Amino acid sequence: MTSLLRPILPAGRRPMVARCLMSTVAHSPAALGLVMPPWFGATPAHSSRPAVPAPPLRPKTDGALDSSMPPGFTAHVAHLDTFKLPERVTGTAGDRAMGKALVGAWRRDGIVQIAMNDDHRRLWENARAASQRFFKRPHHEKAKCVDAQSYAGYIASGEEITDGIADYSEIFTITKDLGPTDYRVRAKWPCHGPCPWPDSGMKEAMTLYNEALGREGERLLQLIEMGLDVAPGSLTRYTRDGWHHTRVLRFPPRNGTNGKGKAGRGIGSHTDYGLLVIAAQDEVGGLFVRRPNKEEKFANWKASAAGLKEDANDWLYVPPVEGVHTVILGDMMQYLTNNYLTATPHKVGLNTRERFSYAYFHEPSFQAVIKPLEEGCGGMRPDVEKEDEGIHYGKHFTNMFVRNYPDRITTEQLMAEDRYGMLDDEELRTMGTPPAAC
Ligand SMILES: O=C(O)CCC(=O)C(=O)O
Ligand SMILES: [Fe+2]
Repeated sequence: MTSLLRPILPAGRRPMVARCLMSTVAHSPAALGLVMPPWFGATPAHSSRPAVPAPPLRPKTDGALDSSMPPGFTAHVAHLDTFKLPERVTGTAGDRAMGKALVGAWRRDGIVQIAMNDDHRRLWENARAASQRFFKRPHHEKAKCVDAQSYAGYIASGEEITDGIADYSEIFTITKDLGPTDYRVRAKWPCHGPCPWPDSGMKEAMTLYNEALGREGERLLQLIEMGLDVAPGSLTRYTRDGWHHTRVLRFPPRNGTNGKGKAGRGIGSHTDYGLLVIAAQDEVGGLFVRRPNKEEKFANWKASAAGLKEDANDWLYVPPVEGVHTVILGDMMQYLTNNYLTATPHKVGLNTRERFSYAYFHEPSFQAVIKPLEEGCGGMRPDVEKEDEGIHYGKHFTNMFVRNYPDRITTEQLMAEDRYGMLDDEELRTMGTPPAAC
């Protein structure tokens, strides 16, 4: 850590770390797999929700870390924990310590960084190049990449609506790529259909990267189970045939309106729907998150959390860091853990240059009916009423996409053919077994 950056570190962290480091060798940053760049000030947190003061507010300046912040925003600048995940999670003391540290970091910051391995770096570079090639195509070619049954494919700038306002991001969405003979496609299950790839190069690059991220997602869930002190499988039971999907994004340069709740923004404040969002961003910058805060209550599966604190000045800016994924949490993680881990509100500002990012969503099965984890697991105390009927993930996903793309052909056909009601069919809710006791 350089002295230049010392003043913007949260004051509450250092004593806590000193305790951690003294307690056992297994808790040292190296044993936890924490990767510390030279400028890096963050450290593992093991306590329950720590009272960590936010770093000072900083407007965009020409300084070091925050120089990439989009103009027109004032925010805290994040200094995040970076974890190096084990190749396999087997339940060692190191795995357990890392699980606890991850959970602590999410409860403090709402976001963590994971060091990419060599494969991830190569796959991300390929995916990024494929995405740049795709977005450079003429509009009429991109616009052909839509499908009437799935939400996969192209979303033009201005087509996505968050909290009633158009986002300026341009997106290619990848959902489970199911051919016309798949029984779910033949039966016209909502959201099930092919991915309308523009070419085989894009298909290959994205599929390989997503498969690697899928393996990372599973390892993260296993570590979180340990961090929460719940039985193995309490989370991963839901991801069998998970409805993992991806948003490949391009943000145009800002157009002068600076995008805070007005036409011209990147993506408005929202939470994502499932368990984990594993993302990569290029060097331009634009992502802001909100740290967990007991004063801010939301439950996106009940009432839309979109637009939450959109114009507040106390967001945490996440500067691009080379060679890492960021991981934030989704609605289902919040529901499962009774708010112990909350979904991370986030938004994207437009910058002075175009920006590319890649958000992989590690999700439950479409058919999964999620039930909150047992009370008392890992010392959790639910502060929401238990909803005995659980949440049907497929219905939650469909609701989100219908809300975000009201005019898309997929939404029009779903409604015209009256297929929304299928989401209540028993066949589409076949994973509704209760979670294991702790
Ligand atoms: O571009 C990013 O960093 C985040 C994108 C995002 O929030 C989303 O696709 O839901
Ligand atoms: Fe998001």
